[in-house]
Amino acid sequence: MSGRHEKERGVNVQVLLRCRPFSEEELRNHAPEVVKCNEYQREVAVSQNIAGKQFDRVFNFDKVFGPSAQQKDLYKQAVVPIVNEVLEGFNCTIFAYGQTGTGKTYTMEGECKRAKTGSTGELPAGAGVIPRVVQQIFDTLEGQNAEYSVKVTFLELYNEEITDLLAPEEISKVSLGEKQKKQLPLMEDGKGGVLVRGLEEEIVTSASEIFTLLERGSAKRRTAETLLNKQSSRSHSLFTITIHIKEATPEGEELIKCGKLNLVDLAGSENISRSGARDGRAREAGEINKSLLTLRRVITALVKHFGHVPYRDSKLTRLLRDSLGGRTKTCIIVTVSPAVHCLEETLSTLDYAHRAKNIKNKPEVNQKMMKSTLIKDLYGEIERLKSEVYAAREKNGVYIPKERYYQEESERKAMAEQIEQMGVLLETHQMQLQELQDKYIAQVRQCSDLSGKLEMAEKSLNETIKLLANSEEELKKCHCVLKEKEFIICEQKKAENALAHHASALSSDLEKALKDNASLFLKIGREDKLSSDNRVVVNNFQVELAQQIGSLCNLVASSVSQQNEHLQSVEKLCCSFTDIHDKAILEMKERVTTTRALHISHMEAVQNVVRLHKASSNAALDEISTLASSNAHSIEESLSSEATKAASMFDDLQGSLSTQQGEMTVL
Ligand SMILES: Nc1ncnc2c1ncn2[C@@H]1O[C@H](COP(=O)(O)OP(=O)(O)OP(=O)(O)O)[C@@H](O)[C@H]1O
Repeated sequence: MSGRHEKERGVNVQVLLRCRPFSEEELRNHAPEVVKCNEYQREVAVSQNIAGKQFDRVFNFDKVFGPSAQQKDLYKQAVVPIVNEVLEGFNCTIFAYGQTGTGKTYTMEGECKRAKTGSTGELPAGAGVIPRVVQQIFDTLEGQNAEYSVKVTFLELYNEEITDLLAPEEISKVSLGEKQKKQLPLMEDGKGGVLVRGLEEEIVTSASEIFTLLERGSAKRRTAETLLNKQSSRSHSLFTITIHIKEATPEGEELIKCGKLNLVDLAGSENISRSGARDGRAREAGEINKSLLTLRRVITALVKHFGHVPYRDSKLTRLLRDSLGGRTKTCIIVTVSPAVHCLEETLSTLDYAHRAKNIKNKPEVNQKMMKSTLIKDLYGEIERLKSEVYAAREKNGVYIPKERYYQEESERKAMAEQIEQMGVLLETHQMQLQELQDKYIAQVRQCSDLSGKLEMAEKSLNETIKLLANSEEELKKCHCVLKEKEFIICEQKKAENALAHHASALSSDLEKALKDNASLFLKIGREDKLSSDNRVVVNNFQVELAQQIGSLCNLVASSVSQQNEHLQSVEKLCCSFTDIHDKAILEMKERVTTTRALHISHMEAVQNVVRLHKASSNAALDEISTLASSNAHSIEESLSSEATKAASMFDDLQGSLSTQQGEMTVL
C-alpha cells in the first residue's frame, strides 16, 4: 500500500498471537491444553467446558504463532517488515500484551541478556525482538554504507511514575538514597505529542552498545515473584530507538530521514487475586491494572468510534497515544498460555486483542529535514547545554540560595502540575465544547427533520380530514345497516325464542317418547322372554310330540302287528272254523248220508216195518223227518251267525285300521 493511500484510508493495527509452550511445572502437573493454534489458518481455538459440554471459541489474527514457534520465526515473519518501515522513515510501535508469565518479556527481550552474541556475531536462538531489531538496524545501516545516528531511550512506568532505566548510576544512587528513583515528568511537546522531560538519550554506534544498555536497563526493572511467574515484570517498559539517516538529493542537497521504533513490554494483564500479589504488591497490581484498564478503554473507544478517547487517564496511554489511532504503525503481540488454569484470562486477553484489530492508524512518513536545519537545531541544543553547564560550573548564571531554589522548584513543579491539570481541563472543555457543537448540529438537523416531518404531518392531516368526511358518510351508512341488522337480530331473537319454546315442548315430547320407548323396550324384552319361553315349550312339545308320535307309531306298529296277528288268528280261526264247518258239513253230510242211508235203511226197515207197521211207522217217520229238518235248520242258523260275527269282526278291524291310518296321515 502506498504511503499516501495509507494516510487517507488508515491502516489497521496489526495483531499477532503467540502461545507459549507448557512450563515444566505445568507438564509435571499434566495441565490440560485449552488453546490450539492453527498457524496456516491464522486462527486460535480456545476450548471451554460449560456444564459438561465442550465449546470452542475461535479467534482470527493477522498472524498466529504456536508453542513450537521459534524467536527467529516470529521475528522474520512479523518484525522484519516493521524495521524496514522504520528505516524508511516511519514511526512504528511493537508492544507485547498478555497475562503474567505468558512470555511478553521472553518475546520482547528474550534470553540474550545472559547469552550475548556468539563469536560469529550471531544472536543466540533465544534472543527476542529487541536485540534482533538492533542487529537488523545496524546490519542494514552498515550494509547501506549510510551516514546515520542511532539514539535509544529506555524508561519504566511503575505505579504511574516514569523512571529512566538508562540514567547514570550516580544519579540513581542519589535518588535511591532518597528512597525512590528519580521521577520524570510527562509533558506535551506542543506538536500534539508527549515528551518525557529529562529522559537520557544514549547515542549508540554499534549493536553491542545497545545490548549493554539493554542489559543495564532490564536489570533495573522492577520484578517480583508471583504465583504465575518467578520473575514477573511489575512495570511497563518502553525501549525507543530513533534513527537519523543522511540522504542526498539529486540536486546534491543533504536530507535527514528520521524513523522511530517503540518497543513496549507491558506488565501482566491478570487480575490481582490471580497474580497472587499481596499488600504492597496488591497496590502495585492495582496500578498496573489501572493503566491496562485505561488501555482497554482506549481500545474500546477507538474501535467504537466514541467522541472521547480517554488517552489522558493514564501515563501509559499518553505515551502510546500516537501508536493507538495516531500516525504510528502499530503491531500488538498478544501472548497467551495454553494451560487450563489461565483460561479466563486467556479469553479476556483474546477478546481485547481481537477488538484492537479494528483500530485504524494513519501512518505518515516523517518529514525529511535539511541537514543544515538539523545541524542548526543541534548547535542550538549544544549551546543551551553548554550555557547550563557553564552556569552550573561558574555559578555565573542565575544563582539563588538552595532553600529558595527548592522552594521555586516545588512551586515550579506545582505550577507544572497545575498547567498539566489545566491542560487536561482545557482538553475536557474542548471536548465538551465539541460535544455541545455536535449536539447543536444534531439539534439543528433534528429541527430541519422535524419541520420536514411537520409538513408531512400537515399533508397527512388534510388527507386524514378527507378520509374523515368519507368515513362519516360511511358511518351513516353503517348506522342504517346497523339498524337493519338490529331489526333482523330482534326478529331473529323472537324466532329463536319461539324455536326455544318449541324445542322445549319437543324435548318434553321426546322425554315422553323416550319413556314410552323404554317401556316398549321392556315389553319387547318381556315378549322376547315369553317367545323364548314359548319356543322352549314348543321345542319341549315338539320333543314330547315326537316322542308321543314315536310311541304312537310304535303303538300303531304294534297294534298293526297285533291286528295282523289278530287277523291272522281270525283268518286262522276262520280257516279253522271253515275247516271245522266243512268237516262238520262233511260230517253232517256223512251223517246225513249215513242218516239217510240209515234213514233209507230205516225207511226200508220202516217201510218194511211200515209195511209191517204201516200205520205206526208212518208216525215214526214223520217224527224223524221233523227232527232232521230241525237239525238242518239249527246248523244253518249257527253257520250264518258265525259268518255274521266273523264279517262284523272283520269290518271292525278294517274300520279301526282305516281310522289309525287316517290319524297317522294327519300326524
Ligand atoms: N515462547 C516461549 N518459549 C519458551 N519459553 C517461554 C516462551 N514464552 C515464555 N517462556 C518462559 O515462560 C516464563 C515466563 O515468561 P516471561 O517472563 O517472558 O512472561 P511475562 O509475560 O513477561 O510475565 P510478566 O508479565 O510477569 O513479566 C519464562 O521462564 C520464559 O522463559
